[in-house]
Amino acid sequence: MILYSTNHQSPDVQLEEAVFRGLPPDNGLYMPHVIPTLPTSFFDNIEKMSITDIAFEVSKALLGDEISEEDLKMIVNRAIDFDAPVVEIEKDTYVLELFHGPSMAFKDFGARFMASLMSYFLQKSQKDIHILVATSGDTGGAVAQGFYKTPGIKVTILYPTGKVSDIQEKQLTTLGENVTALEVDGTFDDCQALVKAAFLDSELSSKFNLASANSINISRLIPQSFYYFNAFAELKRAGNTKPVVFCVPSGNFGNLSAGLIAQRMGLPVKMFVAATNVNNVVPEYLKTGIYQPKPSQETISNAMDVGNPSNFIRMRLLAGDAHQEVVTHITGDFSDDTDTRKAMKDVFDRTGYVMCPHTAVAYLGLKSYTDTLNEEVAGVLLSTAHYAKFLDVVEDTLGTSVEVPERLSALLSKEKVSILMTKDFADFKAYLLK
Ligand SMILES: N[C@@H](CCOP(=O)(O)O)C(=O)O
Repeated sequence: MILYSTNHQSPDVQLEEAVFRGLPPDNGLYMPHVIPTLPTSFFDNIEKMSITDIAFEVSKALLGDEISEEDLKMIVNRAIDFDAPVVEIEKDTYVLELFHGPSMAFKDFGARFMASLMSYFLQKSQKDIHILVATSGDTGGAVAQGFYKTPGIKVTILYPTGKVSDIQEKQLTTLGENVTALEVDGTFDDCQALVKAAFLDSELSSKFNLASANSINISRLIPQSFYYFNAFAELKRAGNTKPVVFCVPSGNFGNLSAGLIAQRMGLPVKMFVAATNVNNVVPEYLKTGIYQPKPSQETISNAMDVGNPSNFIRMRLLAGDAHQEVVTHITGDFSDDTDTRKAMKDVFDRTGYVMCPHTAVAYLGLKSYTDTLNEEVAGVLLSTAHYAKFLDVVEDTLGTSVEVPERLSALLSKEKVSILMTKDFADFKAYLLK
């Protein structure tokens, strides 16, 4: 796999270098030169494959021969050891549940694959790595779990103070060992800007082997494509022959970019719906052709409170670059908190299905698109996190108490340990150097 920088001012690299660098020196993003199309036989037999088999075939096609088949199998098997079931909640409306991994969010796919891949490369190089990651809620917990106690890897998580849910915060701040949480007095965008500035700082990069675990890192995106194929396989097993629409609740747009990679590899997708909360710079771009990042606003779907999504450029390139081409692959929708709560309550009252606020944003996005169609489709909305991670909002909205998995409730009694940090890069840099 040879990767180029989207800013075209840095040399091409192989996967290993892209994984450890995270960002190219010209501050672009790494993109594969070639995204191969999978053979027809793969799609003809997909319903017979488990998610781990699918993950292996997809990553083998994407990564080429940089890693042997035997090693790749080991990397995939170690990372993708949980399922992503599809649940029909209404006729032709399916929820792709991506929260059955250790941190109960879709980020487990990316974080675990990346951890497995990095450990494999590190065995050969014997170097120590310091991972910096910014989170608006879910990435941090998955990365903390994925890299916990991994030899040679230290993890620093930056999160915006007061802007993640209680359970999310406990996931970041209670593990200890090689995982440190920095509570930043600012927004997620501030956290992300600090991390990016650290990668571009020559003093820091000469002292440490810094790496990113955000979706700017290409190794986070590759595994996020697996579950689109798996959802297609599940629909095929259920006898679906209708065109498939995916609605993706979006913040940094890594998840949607991964879906576009799957489409480029041959997955038949009629349309992607990019659903956001009021942090709607991408739906606005899809409507007007103008991309205008804005400071993020706080919402009940906090993991999507992103005002300047990192993967915008990747999403655009993968969808054809020119605006008129992009909108043939992606349509946008956004919802405010009031409508999000109404959807959570309405779906619960009619079907008994409990959705987290992000899933409800996706539900609304899916309906806003499918209601305009004159044909029947199978609508798949991605449920990116377990509802219990947003317990207060969910119980308050539904007016009833809900079941909390042991794995999450056990966190609440644990003691939070974090370090307060300003959003000033000089303070962050001084902390890292110390
Ligand atoms: N929504 C994310 C924000 C970071 O996104 P990433 O996909 O780039 O890691 C979160 O939950 O932290």
